[in-house]
Amino acid sequence: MEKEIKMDVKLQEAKDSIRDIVDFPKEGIVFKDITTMLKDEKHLNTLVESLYEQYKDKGITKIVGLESRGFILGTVLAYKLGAGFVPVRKPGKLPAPTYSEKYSLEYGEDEMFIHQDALNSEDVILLHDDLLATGGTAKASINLISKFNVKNVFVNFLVELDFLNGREKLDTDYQVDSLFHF
Ligand SMILES: O=P(O)(O)OC[C@H]1O[C@H](OP(=O)(O)OP(=O)(O)O)[C@H](O)[C@@H]1O
Ligand SMILES: Nc1ncnc2[nH]cnc12
Repeated sequence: MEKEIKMDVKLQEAKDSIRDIVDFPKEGIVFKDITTMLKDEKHLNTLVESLYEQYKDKGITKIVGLESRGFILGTVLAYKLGAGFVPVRKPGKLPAPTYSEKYSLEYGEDEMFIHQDALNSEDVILLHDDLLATGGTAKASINLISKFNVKNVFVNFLVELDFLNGREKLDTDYQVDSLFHF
C-alpha cells in the first residue's frame, strides 16, 4: 500500500515535469515536450519501473515502437521485459520489403512502414508511443500490425491528450493505456 502511494507521488512528479511549448511546430498547437521529464534520471526510472510492473505478466514477445519518440522507452521496456523490439518507421528508412499506411496527425501528414518479416502469429505485441493526440499515427500502426495475425496486442502511451479524442479513432478491442492524461 505504502509502495503504491509512493509510486503515485513519483508519477505525479514525472507528469509535472512535462513542459508545454505553445505554437510548436505550428501555430495553435500546444506541444507536450517530454524531454524535460526524460532528462531526469529519477523520472526515467519511475516511467520504466511503472510500465514494467504493468506489462510484466502479459506474455509480451515484441515491443513495436513508433518513430521516433516511441523508440526511447520502447527499447528499454523490451530489454526489461525480455522481449524483442520492432521499429515502425517513416518513409525511406527500412531497407527490406515493407507494409505501409498513410495517416494524418495533429500537425501534418505522413506514412509509416514495417518490415514484412517483423512479426509472426506467435507474437504478443506491446505497441508503444510517447503520445496519443488525434490517434492517426497509432491507428495506422495498428493497421500495420493487423497484417500479421498476431496472438494479442496491447497499446501503450506515456501521454494521452484526452480532449483530442484519439482513443475513439483507435476503434479496437485491444487494451489501450496511457500513463498520463491531459
Ligand atoms: O495522435 P497523432 O495526432 O497521430 O499524433 C501523435 C504522434 O505525433 C508525434 O510524432 P511525430 O510525427 O511528431 O514524430 P516524432 O516522434 O519523430 O517527433 C508523437 O510522437 C506521436 O507519434
Ligand atoms: N500536442 C502534441 N505534443 C507533442 N507531440 C504531439 N504529437 C501530436 N500532437 C502532439
